[in-house]
Amino acid sequence: MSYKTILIIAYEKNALNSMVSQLLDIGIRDYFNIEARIVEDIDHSSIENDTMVLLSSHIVYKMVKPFLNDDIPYIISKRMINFSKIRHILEIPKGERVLLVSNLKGTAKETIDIFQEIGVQLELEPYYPGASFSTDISTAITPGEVQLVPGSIKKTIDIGSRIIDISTIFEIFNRSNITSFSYNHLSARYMQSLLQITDELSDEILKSKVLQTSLESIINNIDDAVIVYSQHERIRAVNQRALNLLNLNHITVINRKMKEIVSSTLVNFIRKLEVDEDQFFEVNKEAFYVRKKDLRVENQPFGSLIIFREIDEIRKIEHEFRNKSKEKNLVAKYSFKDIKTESNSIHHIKNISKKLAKSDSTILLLGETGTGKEVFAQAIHNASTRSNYPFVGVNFAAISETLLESELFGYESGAFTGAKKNGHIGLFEQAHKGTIFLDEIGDASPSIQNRLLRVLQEKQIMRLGGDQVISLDVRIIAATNKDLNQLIQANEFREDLYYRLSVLPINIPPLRLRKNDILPLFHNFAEEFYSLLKRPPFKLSDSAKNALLTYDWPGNIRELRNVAEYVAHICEEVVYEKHLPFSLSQHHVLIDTEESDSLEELIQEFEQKEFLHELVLILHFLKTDGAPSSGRHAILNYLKENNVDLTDQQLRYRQKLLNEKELILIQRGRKGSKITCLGEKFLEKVKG
Ligand SMILES: Nc1ncnc2c1ncn2[C@@H]1O[C@H](COP(=O)(O)OP(=O)(O)OP(=O)(O)O)[C@@H](O)[C@H]1O
Repeated sequence: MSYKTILIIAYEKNALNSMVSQLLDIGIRDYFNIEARIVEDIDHSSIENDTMVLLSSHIVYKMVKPFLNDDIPYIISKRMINFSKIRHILEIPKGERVLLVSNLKGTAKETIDIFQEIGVQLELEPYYPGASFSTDISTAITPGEVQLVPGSIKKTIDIGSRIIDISTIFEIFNRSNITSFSYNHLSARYMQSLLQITDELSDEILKSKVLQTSLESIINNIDDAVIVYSQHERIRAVNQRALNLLNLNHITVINRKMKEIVSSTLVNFIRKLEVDEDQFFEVNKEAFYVRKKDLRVENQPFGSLIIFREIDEIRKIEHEFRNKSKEKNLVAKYSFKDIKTESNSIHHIKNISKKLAKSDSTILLLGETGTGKEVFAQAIHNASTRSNYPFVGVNFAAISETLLESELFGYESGAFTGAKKNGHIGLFEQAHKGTIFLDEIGDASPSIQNRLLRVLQEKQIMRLGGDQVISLDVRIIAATNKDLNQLIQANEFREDLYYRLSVLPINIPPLRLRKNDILPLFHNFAEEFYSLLKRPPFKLSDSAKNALLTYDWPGNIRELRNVAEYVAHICEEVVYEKHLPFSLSQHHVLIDTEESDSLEELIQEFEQKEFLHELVLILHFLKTDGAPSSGRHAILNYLKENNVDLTDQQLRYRQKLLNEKELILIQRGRKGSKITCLGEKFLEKVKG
């Protein structure tokens, strides 16, 4: 069952606000609407059907039970003490009598129980409004209820409202059958906060059952094998997967030094591993991508988190990706005759390209998005002596860094358990005797740039995990809409690689600089759609022609084609300016019937590209805080706040993707982008 709304109920406002902000913090609004009420405001009418109720405690449950119909699902939140203030409690001399102040008798007692469980050695006396207390007590501890502390108390330690336990968060998502939520990400957040505590607590308390179990339950919820160690490589936590993988016994591992319990090869490998860079490592003949993350506590280095991710998992994604790319990318469908133009500049470029097609040198195509770089690349391939061999396209901004290297260069048979008998052929090998099209080359990471440079210099590749050199017979065409010179200045692109690539540079001008092409291309595309839709041709009014000619065309020919398709759908005989969808917001009314299926397909496609979470965040922002429109800077900031770190160009690519799928509209200049109706529907669909 999936629920649209979560109604949070607490006894009073402080606790309610703290629960709400905690849930908002972990991004729950991407999945549910959030409503919040205090007990006093609850009656039968306040709980709607598709709502799940989250109660702050058992006591609150008892209070609102009469208003909960049998069919309303509810979860009683487990809540932990907020450990970040525990240091102040540890400073109180052992055995001192202290008042524990809370709003209800039950919550005061619950909190005392938790303190006792974690081994706090104080004599705690519950206090709540109306209760009596020993007048010789001078210190009070309260979970966020300072106003209730009796006046005679000299020192009050406010440990803040209690926090929702991670198991409750898991329960919310499990009950709603939501699988897209990133538990790893959530667990990492909880883990960071717990580690902070472990640093503050004495060893004795660190060993306490509650804390250790919490830390372990968190890392056991991560799908990959995880080891957490502090400085001097002392192991602080290991999840079950890591224990199995490294053949270790839990009891003998905690607090031991890494080098005492894992192989020296692994220790050396981990020491050399750069933070956030995936590297292959084999354990018991199984291959893993290993990643290191730095952990900091109060801005001081604490230690590291090591994550082992099974290659098989990655390979699954890769496999699907490869199948798709086979369907799409191995043949070049465009020839020079498909490049329609009335403009001198493109005629000129076509003539040069035809000549260059005959040579085998590397070509670099430059131009804005949608200007036809890929169309040219395919036409060049088809006009070359390689036309009977594969044309393999690879988009550097569309494949995750993790997949890209093995995707390009392949890996060796037997390199990993379960690897195919003949290994995996990389795209360079697939393009043998043909052409490889390296699209969005400006997005290549430094390590991929290094490898590409070597390939270009030596005309040879080596598969990952292999030692055999494979000679290449492949023509390389690269393309980018970035200013590579600028990237070189900023040290983001290797100058030597640039010179290798730009042996024969071709600059394709944007549509707004070749206005002669606008109307002929528009008619061409329109004709394509007449026959597709089996509809009679339409006429363009003068106002429409003028509007087409004066529009800026930020999406260039791709956008022009979209406009022709749109008009072919909506206009009967004459197209007037008002029919042109330069604001695409009306566009989607028409395609409702197939819409749901195609949205589902989109979700899958994005999931496969490992982009779904990022794209949903972008759309969510454009719909809420970023409405009515936002520039890249604001979007990047928002993503950063949500722990998604993208470069400007990576964001551009994602925006382009969303724009192509018509989920957002990218406006020229400083207007930024805005979400379309279809984008809003997509968001709703993702949230189920
Ligand atoms: N001269 C042309 N004649 C006909 N159609 C064209 C022409 N140029 C581009 N197109 C159309 O425009 C679309 C976009 O072109 P293409 O994918 O080659 O652009 P691109 O410059 O590679 O874009 P990006 O940088 O976004 O990858 C193509 O699908 C094709 O339909």
